Amino acid sequence: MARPDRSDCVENGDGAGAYSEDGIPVVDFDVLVNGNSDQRLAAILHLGRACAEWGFFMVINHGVPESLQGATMDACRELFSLPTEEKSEYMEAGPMDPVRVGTGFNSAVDGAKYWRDYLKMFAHPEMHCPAKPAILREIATEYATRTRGLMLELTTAISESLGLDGSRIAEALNLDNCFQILVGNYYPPAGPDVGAIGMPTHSDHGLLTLLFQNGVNGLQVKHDSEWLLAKPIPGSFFVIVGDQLEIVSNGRYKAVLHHALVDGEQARMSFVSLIGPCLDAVVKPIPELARDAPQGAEFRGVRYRDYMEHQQSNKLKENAALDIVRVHRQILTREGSPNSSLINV
Ligand SMILES: O=C(O)CCC(=O)C(=O)O
Ligand SMILES: [Fe+2]
Repeated sequence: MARPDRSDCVENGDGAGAYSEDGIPVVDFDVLVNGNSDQRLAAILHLGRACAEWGFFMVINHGVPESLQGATMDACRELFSLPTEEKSEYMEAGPMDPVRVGTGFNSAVDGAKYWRDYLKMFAHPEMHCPAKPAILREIATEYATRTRGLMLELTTAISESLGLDGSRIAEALNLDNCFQILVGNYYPPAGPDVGAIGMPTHSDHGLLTLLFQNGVNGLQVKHDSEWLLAKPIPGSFFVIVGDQLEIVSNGRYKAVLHHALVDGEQARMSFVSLIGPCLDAVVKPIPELARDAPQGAEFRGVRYRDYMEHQQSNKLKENAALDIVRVHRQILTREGSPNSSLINV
């Protein structure tokens, strides 16, 4: 298990939780699951604040072996180095195809070239994987199982942090049949192309995203209107609040905007494991949360499959997909929104 040195974290004086030296909240998963009731309560409050104020945190002592993280990254690197003809059958794939290999975000609609190669594999309810490299299936399956378990545990704690029963979000979104996708990102060195963007600003379409990288920084998150370079504690995961958590929490937790920069000299890699609701679940604010909010429900209901397809088929633009399902008077005047097929449930 990754056990970071405690000196990597700064303990807040009032015992309210730990932060990295850059001020990013750090959640100790071991305390969340195995702590006594006082420790758990403090960890849940810290987690809730991290989701509300940042939409982003690091998780330490998470139980996913560092060797498995390394093996996953290595298998992914092998895939990217295969000759194009070995990957070509996945390169024609569309956003809802279970295995996709490509360049940019969605090269068909990007209009701009981003410095990124990617591999996307649907991992749950069914594992899909390219045939080569042969080692990939076993490693990706193990990685998907371990990280799914971790994110489902985090979801229980997040549910409690909203004052709900631990199982409330899982029931509302049918997380027994949750959707999961694994994404490997490879960003070649940009050389003199200073300021090149690897992946444009966006929020993630799912519920929670877990991310780690190959030791080359580049992930930036927007916090208090500023872009902050996220520097990980060794062995930790970054956790990113996604659009579905913003919807289900009725906006109490925010889907954080983030993007990836490329390095001038070194290749950067990141590996993402994302869970979302069951693809057929209609996602809407939990009624108890909407009832207690001054303005009522902040979002309309939307089927996750439709939401994801829309977000993945269009140019990545901040959190434009979330704005379509947001109940805001001015949205009705925004070009294109009233007719969107997303506002249908
Ligand atoms: O490479 C990164 O750090 C960001 C990747 C990302 O945001 C994504 O795959 O959704
Ligand atoms: Fe992302």
